[in-house]
Amino acid sequence: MNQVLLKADSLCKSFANNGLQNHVLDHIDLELIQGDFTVIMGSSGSGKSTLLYSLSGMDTVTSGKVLYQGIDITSNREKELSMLRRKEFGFIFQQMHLVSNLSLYENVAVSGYLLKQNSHKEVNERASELLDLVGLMDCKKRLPSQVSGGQQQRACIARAIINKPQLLFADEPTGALNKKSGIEILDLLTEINEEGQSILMVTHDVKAAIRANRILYLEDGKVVGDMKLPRYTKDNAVAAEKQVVAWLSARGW
Ligand SMILES: Nc1ncnc2c1ncn2[C@@H]1O[C@H](COP(=O)(O)OP(=O)(O)OP(=O)(O)O)[C@@H](O)[C@H]1O
Repeated sequence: MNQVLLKADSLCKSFANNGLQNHVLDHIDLELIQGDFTVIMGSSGSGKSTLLYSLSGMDTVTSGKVLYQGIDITSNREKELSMLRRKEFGFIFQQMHLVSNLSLYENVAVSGYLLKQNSHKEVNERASELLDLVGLMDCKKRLPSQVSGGQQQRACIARAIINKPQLLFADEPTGALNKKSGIEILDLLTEINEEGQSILMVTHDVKAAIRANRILYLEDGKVVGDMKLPRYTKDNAVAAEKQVVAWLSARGW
């Protein structure tokens, strides 16, 4: 049975702008299913990143609720939210925010040490396992400035999943990468999703969107489209891309 991991209930988010309210998210109702790779698309300014940050507790909401595994997290205090983000959620951004004077290995392991329930031995083993998974074992001792953007982003993915998050939030994770590195990152995300990692990703890129099995389309802060896709394979990629482009065009994309 499909298990709901995260639910938005009449979610609204406004920003004050020169004394006026900019209503960015407008009564969004949404359920994210465990194991899904869900993508959020929509035109620039439609509220995609705001939705991602509101759902993940990185940003406060104006009204409505976000329920994580049935528990209202919008009423959590900052300390509880911070623990939830550290333990249950992982994050990847377009800008990678690795600590510049720590090696790739240390960048990955530090997130593990922050969760007090992890022993150092467990963290060290998992960091090595993950660096192997993302293909960085050979350069694990290098600083972020000594590797490519794609390698930095792979380290970010390892860092984001070191605490085995239930849900991985990704905001344009391939946006700053060249084509080859972007494909490597998408392959990696596809692989970890196949292994059960739930993912919610914002993207403008159709080639990234077809890695998902569900696409939500946002317009003026409302979800106006919700499309299911077959699980990605190299063989169905071209057909999926055509299907998604047609679906997006019908929504004025
Ligand atoms: N911190 C903020 N303060 C004020 N307004 C904001 C803030 N964050 C976002 N906004 C406004 O909210 C609207 C939606 O922004 P958001 O970044 O969520 O859109 P988006 O769909 O992700 O856009 P893009 O595709 O260009 O990244 C925009 O009008 C933006 O200016």
